[in-house]
Amino acid sequence: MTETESAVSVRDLRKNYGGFAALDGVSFDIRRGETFALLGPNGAGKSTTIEILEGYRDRTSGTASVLGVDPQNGGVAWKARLGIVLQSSGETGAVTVREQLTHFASFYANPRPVDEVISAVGLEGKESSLIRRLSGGQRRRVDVALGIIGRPELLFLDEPTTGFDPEARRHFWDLIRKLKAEGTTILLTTHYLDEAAQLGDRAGVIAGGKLIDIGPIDEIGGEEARVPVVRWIENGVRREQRTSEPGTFVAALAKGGEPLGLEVIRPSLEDVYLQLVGDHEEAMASA
Ligand SMILES: Nc1ncnc2c1ncn2[C@@H]1O[C@H](COP(=O)(O)OP(=O)(O)OP(=O)(O)O)[C@@H](O)[C@H]1O
Repeated sequence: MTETESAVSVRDLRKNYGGFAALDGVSFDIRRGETFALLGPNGAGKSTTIEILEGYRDRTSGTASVLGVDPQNGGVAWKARLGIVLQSSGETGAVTVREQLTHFASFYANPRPVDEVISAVGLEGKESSLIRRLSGGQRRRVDVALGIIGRPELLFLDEPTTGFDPEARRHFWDLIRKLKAEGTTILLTTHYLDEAAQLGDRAGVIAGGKLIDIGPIDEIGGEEARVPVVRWIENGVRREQRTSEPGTFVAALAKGGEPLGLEVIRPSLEDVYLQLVGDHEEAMASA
């Protein structure tokens, strides 16, 4: 991938805290316009990676390029091209939603209109509320609003929908699809694997500071991990069979009469991910 095609390019990224390697040689690219999901268990190194790319944390070694700039040397003009939604929101002083958004909008040359952003994140009716009086999920929406108000080329979303109710999450997904349609590159970390499956073009799975898989969302874990399972009940006993040809299998099964409790289950991204991370942890423990 060339520099112009990739919004983010990372090679052999390492971050040590004392003797502890939080990032142990991570390499990946994110294409312009792509939504890339960085997945991994708690403490895997996702936030460390994101914070290095945002220019908030220095790396120990390796190279990083974000919109063509080394984040360690990124100036104000570079920062203005990024949208950042951190994992935890900052201090929420005694300001209203509209005041906060208007204030942030003033930092950018071509901000989105404040009302458009309020409606995009579903905060209509809360414009005049003090941010500290909002619920946790509503405050998270303010964080997202602040992240998108400057029309970022690259949007970092670190667990953006934590605390959202199911309806708000769906609403947020629509917003992300709209931003993507406008050409925004998005780097998302989330523990909601359905969210990653809904929004991501590609994903990287990180565990123990290493990238253990990377690829299109529907190829993560490899073909074997995605083989469907056919389940049915025979003589009162639950049976199951993994097969890459479930149609043929079910047709043969149905020759003996309609199978009871028949299900064909395709492993979800969550199933595949848990298997992948579980296998990695087992391999590390036995090494
Ligand atoms: N300032 C620090 N000093 C020492 N260790 C740190 C520091 N910041 C992070 N770590 C360690 O680095 C590792 C990676 O942390 P990081 O926050 O990147 O994980 P994460 O994948 O974002 O986890 P989560 O899903 O819980 O947010 C963890 O083991 C963490 O304890």
